[in-house]
Amino acid sequence: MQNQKYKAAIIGASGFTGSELARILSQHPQVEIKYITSESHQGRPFSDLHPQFLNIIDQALVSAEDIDVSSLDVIFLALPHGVSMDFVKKWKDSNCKIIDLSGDFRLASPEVYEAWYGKPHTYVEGFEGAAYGQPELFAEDIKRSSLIANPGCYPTASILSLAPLFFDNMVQNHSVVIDAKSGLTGAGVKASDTTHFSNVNENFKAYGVGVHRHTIEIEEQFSHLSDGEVQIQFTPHLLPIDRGILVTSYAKTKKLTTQEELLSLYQNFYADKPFVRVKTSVPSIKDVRGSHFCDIYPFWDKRTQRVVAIAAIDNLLKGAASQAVHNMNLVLGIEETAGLNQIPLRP
Ligand SMILES: NC(=O)C1=CN([C@@H]2O[C@H](COP(=O)(O)OP(=O)(O)OC[C@H]3O[C@@H](n4cnc5c(N)ncnc54)[C@H](OP(=O)(O)O)[C@@H]3O)[C@@H](O)[C@H]2O)C=CC1
Ligand SMILES: CC(=O)N[C@@H](CCC(=O)OP(=O)(O)O)C(=O)O
Repeated sequence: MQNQKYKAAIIGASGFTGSELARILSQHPQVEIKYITSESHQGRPFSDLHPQFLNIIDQALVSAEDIDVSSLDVIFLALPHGVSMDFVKKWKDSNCKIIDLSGDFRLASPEVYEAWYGKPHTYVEGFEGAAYGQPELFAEDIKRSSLIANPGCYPTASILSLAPLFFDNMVQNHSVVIDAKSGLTGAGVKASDTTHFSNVNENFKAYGVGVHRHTIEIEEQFSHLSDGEVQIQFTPHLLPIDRGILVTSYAKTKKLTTQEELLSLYQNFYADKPFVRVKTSVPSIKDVRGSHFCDIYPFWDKRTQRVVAIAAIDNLLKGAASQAVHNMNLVLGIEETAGLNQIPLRP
């Protein structure tokens, strides 16, 4: 029903992805934002906390404890991992679709979660029936699920950069290296030593080498796509910019011979995916900033016999908030592209 307005709540709206969700949902033709929550700022107008919303969203932030979930169709959890799981448990029997932006339900099992997140999971039953919310790859699972685990930002760009190769079983195992760079908003709204201006400004560094939790998330999805055990080398880096992710993925392939063959493989794979743009030149972060696009350039290096796939996304949007809205469109049966037509902000 095109005129129906679905009622939504954004939980954790004082943070970065919560405010981006509000920006997108406030312009979505089929959504009414019923509640916006914050525990530390309850009672304050949303636009007081996020001044860009002045005269657009002035409604007061409320505590998540005070919302009436029976009046809602969809709940977005823009909360830290380890916190989301308690809300999923609490609202599991509501009729709402829950879209969780955290990593709490993205992995295959509570045991894998504990191994990579370093703490036990407190709602293990939630894993059953949770869909991994990568709309380009798992739309049918997403449509059937009541709990959607929105992918991480690095995994979104990394998975999309090599999915066509894994889907066709063309990658030589253990050959994949993913070098990823993210803007600072990926670290969330809370200030820390890592995000201190003088530690970031005019600086560039790697972190989480060999141990970042997105390694397993990417490995699981590649294994799922190719029906085999995939191991990757994943290294994230912190860029001195607000938003955006650029990944460069390297893979040895089994049977590729030309650039044309590689390009048509990617073009065919993403032919009916409106938000993945396969390019014939390198993408940059400003080509996608502020939008739901993922731009990918697949390059076949004949000399080294490697594929180099470069992908760019906006971490707060395709890597989080707009991806969550894309998942909402799928699960509520709304036109897939509704509310997601933002043109990238350049310059
Ligand atoms: N930033 C990004 O680029 C991406 C983030 N994600 C994931 O999305 C989720 C939200 O991310 P983001 O918006 O960046 O996070 P932020 O840190 O910016 O915001 C999270 C919000 O959660 C609320 N909150 C509720 N309970 C707690 C708690 N116990 N500890 C800390 N905060 C709490 C806080 O609001 P209040 O206290 O007001 O209630 C806070 O503002 C996270 O799980 C993140 O990993 C995923 C992909 C990309
Ligand atoms: C720059 C930066 O710090 N990025 C975050 C990832 C953000 C994200 O997508 O993380 P989740 O899996 O927690 O949702 C990090 O490396 O921890």
